[in-house]
Amino acid sequence: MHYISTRGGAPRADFDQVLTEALAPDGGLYLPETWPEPHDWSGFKGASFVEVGAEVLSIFAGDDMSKDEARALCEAAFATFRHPDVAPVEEIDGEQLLELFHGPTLAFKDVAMQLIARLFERSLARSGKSLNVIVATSGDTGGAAVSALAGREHLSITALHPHERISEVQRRFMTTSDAANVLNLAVEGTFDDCQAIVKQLFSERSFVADVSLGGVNSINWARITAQVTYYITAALSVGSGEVHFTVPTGNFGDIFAGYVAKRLGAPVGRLIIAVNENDILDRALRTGEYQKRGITPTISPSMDIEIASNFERMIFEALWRDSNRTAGLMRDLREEGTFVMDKALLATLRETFSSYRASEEEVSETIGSIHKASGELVDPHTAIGIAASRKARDEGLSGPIVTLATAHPAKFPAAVEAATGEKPDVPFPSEELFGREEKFRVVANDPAVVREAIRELNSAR
Ligand SMILES: Cc1ncc(COP(=O)(O)O)c(C=O)c1O
Ligand SMILES: N[C@@H](CCOP(=O)(O)O)C(=O)O
Repeated sequence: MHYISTRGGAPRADFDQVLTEALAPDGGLYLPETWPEPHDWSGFKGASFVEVGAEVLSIFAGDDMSKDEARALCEAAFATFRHPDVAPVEEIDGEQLLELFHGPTLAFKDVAMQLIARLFERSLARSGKSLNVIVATSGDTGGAAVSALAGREHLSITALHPHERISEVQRRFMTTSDAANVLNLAVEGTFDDCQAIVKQLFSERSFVADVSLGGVNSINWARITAQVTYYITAALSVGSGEVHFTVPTGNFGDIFAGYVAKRLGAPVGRLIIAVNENDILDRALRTGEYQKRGITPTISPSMDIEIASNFERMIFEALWRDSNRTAGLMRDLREEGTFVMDKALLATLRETFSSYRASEEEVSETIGSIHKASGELVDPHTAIGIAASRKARDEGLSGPIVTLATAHPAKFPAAVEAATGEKPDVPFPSEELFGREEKFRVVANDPAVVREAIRELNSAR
């Protein structure tokens, strides 16, 4: 299997390169050069998460990895989850929720990050190289990455989070690690600023080579690969025909994994983008104009994002893989803060995607009404998904809809308690998180500061 960049200016790469490089050298995102033939997944009904995960991984790793090796990696990765099914579908108040929060840091990011850590180990053991991983986080990716990579050999991890814009629980998953290979920087800016620093550093090719820079945001194709698995297991467990999925969306990585599952032949129906008041994707899908307006902090901070990196992958696909046009739209976004999609592009996107926005009041009301009806607590991101699924049904969408429950309510205790009067607890002894000292440095929104910090970390190892 070979990979190409959405911007058409990078050499073909294999899975291992894509894993360790993260972003293509031309600034684009990697995608398979050709899509695999659709699979018949019906034989996987009732199969374990590990079996499906191993099948997906071996499709995208290609000849470079045997099925047995893929299975062993998935077994080790998903053994870290507290639920035997890894990502079960549960019905709550009439909604089918795909629970993706049973991993070590209570968010869907653990699914991919636990696997990526093991893929990195395999790759670095074979190459004898080391990797300085950088990650931008609006709260959850960082904790999952620190938990998966802390203390591993030949690796360091620098996590950038937007200062005072994430929940305390989210922050503590990153900052309470005492591993020497972990560095936490609280950037005075938004998640988009953190992500822009990551992309800036990847564009500095001599720095990338000097420190062997790697990335674990969903710009890394391996993240998408791992996330495809739960769409397939959920679709097979819920229905005998197509299943629609509602995805609380920020960086567009998770919903793009749903699109990939569909391309692989899984019975995935419509993909519903659910957003908070930072509704750039909803506006884009309704008007054709992807226009930045600035971030408003919300009670679903992980989705406070305006530059949805993976939308580039979807644009590239919907433009029939025209890399010049894709690169042109991304240039418009960078230079003008906006890009315009023509009618054909928009129509292609709308064939698969719908979108709904939830206001802050709707998010709280949804958390409250679910609790009142079922006694269960859901986190604000999941609530945005539930609100969207309900709107889609009200507008006539028929057939089963699965909503991705992307985080555990205990990650957002203040918002959940305000909506229900009940404070959610973490599903492990709370001292593990609250009894430990935090380590992080507040830094200016400046790539040079982060570059220096990574150089220091690199030379201290
Ligand atoms: C809890 C939660 N829900 C939803 C999202 C949005 O996912 P994506 O960025 O893949 O669109 C995120 C962040 O990625 C998240 O942490
Ligand atoms: N919501 C994410 C933002 C980063 O997204 P990613 O999927 O590209 O890593 C977070 O919680 O950090």
